[in-house]
Amino acid sequence: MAADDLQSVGKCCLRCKRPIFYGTCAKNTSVPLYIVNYTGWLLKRKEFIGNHRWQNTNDRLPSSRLHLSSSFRPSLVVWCCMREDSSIKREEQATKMISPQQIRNFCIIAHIDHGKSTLADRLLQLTNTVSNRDMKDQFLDSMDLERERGITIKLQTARMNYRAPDGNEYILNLIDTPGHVDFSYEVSRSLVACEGAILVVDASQGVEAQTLANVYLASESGLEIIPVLNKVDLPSAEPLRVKQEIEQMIGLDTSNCLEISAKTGKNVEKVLEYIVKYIPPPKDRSSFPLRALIFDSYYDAFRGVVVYFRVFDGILETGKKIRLMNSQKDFESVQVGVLAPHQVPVERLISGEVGYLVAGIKTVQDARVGDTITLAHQPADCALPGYKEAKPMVFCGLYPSDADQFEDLREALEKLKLNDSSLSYEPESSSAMGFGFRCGFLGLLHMEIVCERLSREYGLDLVTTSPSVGYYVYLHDNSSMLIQNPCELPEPHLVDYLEEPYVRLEIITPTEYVGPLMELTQSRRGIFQDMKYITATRTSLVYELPLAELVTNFFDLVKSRSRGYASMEYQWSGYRRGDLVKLEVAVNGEKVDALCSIVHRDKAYSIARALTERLKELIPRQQFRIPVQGMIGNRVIASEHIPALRKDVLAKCYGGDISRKKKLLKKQAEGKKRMKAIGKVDVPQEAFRAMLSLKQTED
Ligand SMILES: Nc1nc2c(ncn2[C@@H]2O[C@H](COP(=O)(O)OP(=O)(O)OP(=O)(O)O)[C@@H](O)[C@H]2O)c(=O)[nH]1
Repeated sequence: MAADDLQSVGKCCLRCKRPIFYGTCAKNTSVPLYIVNYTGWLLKRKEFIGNHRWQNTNDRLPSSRLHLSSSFRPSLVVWCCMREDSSIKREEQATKMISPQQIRNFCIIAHIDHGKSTLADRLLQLTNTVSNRDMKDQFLDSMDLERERGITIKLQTARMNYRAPDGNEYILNLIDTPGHVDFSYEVSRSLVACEGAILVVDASQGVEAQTLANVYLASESGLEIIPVLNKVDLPSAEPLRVKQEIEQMIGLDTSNCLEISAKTGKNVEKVLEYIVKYIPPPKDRSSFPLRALIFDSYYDAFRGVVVYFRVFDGILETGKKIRLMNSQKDFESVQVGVLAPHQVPVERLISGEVGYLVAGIKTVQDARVGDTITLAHQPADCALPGYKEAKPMVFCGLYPSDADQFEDLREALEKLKLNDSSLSYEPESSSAMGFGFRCGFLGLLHMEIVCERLSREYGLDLVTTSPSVGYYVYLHDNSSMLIQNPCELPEPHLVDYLEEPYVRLEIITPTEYVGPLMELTQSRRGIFQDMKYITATRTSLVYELPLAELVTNFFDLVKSRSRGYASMEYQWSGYRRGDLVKLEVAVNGEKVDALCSIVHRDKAYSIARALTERLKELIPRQQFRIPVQGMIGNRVIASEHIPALRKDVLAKCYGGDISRKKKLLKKQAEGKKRMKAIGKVDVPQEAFRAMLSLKQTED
């Protein structure tokens, strides 16, 4: 019997909340119950007591996987999601009243690839939050891209129930954070929702740049930090050396530091004990007016915006009128729940708890991350401090390769933006590429991920212009403007000077690679700030570096010059004046706006030369000779020519008079001249990528 044959009785299974499809049951009478999966396979037989609970019966069917034939008519068939009893129990527990003393809110922070997500997996398994059957690697990384690349992009939340050795039950709210520097704003958002942080350090690598950056963030937020050495199963693990590094570089006591292997599970249960023991519970402020901080949100096509929040004061209940304090908009809380790690509705969440809210909010802009939720009829006096808004740092133009896809691209960007508020975009047009959008990203990885999602999830074929940064332009008339597209730079005679964004860059490297890395950083216009020998073998280098130099493949070069051992971290440090010029490229006398860039004057010549040489290879030959020129203003600083395709007009002249041949050649030359004057050269899309790849090979 296929599931489609089942008739709905209009009721839901009391435990798994899925509809019951066939059969009736009188109150308090016991009838056998057959649970089938979606295709009609019998999975389990249970006892159903009318109106309420289910009970397991010992009388099992001979085979647990018996295919139901059409003659088989059980007295009651339920369409059931077949979740294990333990998970149903957890949901029941989720709805029980708890006290803040039982709650621990913590996040896992670490340098990229030190094992945060793997540790989160083990914790979920140990607390039976996810059954072994449902478990998969990087369970919390739900996006396909995250799983394929093995990186965390978005922060993820999970609530776990844990019975400590002291016999008490605790609720542990875990937030898994991304490690890549582009997403560090996600880390700072998670920290505000927690009282403690597990600092994971790879025992085979030691303290890296992002480890330090995250520790600074966590201690700024006043979090209790528990250091944990991971990957001790690796033969290359050096726990003693790494502990020393933690003490010297971070200043944390490592006498009780746990040595774990998130992969094999060694000592992971001790991590749970440490969380309960060392991370303080949230303060009990349930009697105060409600204040809950939104730390994440996403758009769901059916339910509107789903908001993730942490209650700081008061109680948030289902069915109450709520107010978002910054946007000053009121909504009704339709559903409040916990993330276990799937969403489970509950009646109420008290101060200290982390959960989600559905309130019929239509746009993410109405429920911005960092806003405070309060009650409409009893609002709090002031909002919680919130967050600094994530500023896009890198910009690029996105153009559909097929002009008809422009509207599709707009729609796709709109949808992506609903779940990724750090993405910005506005329409722009280019004479070479038609209509498109100028988009702002947090960094190169963010840009790569957005482009990949656009092509994968929305089937768009895109042309991306080379990434650029925002510049402040000061004009002679004392006005100033911020430009995100190099083409917007006014004529050179109007411009007084330009300012470009700088970052404070910290590289941590084994000492033997200091030389090549300093050379690289200086070739990228880095300004030396500091150098420290952290331990006998490791050194920290601090530079101020123009962001524009960082976005062109700098990270890969750091990795290749240090054989993968160096790590880096950067923070926005402000704008500085620079000797910058607008480099334009003209093909057949026409400037191609999409190839325009702002570069440092000293590098303009070499970039222009390399670019024109590359374009010469990429632009197909035409019937006429095409000049390709690199220009600053009207001055040509590099030039190449693409030779014409030649038709042998003399082929038909067997012997013959020289004047006849000359006449034919002259006629051909005139034709080409005319063609050149009116002919249009199509610049292939690869040429636009040339600028990026060019800067990559330049070093
Ligand atoms: N041998 C060994 N490998 C581990 C251990 N923990 C994690 N790994 C491996 O290290 C790699 C990175 O682990 P992840 O858990 O994805 O690291 P992450 O810190 O979450 O990475 P991001 O989310 O990208 O920052 C994976 O290949 C894991 O299998 C461990 O204890 N031992």
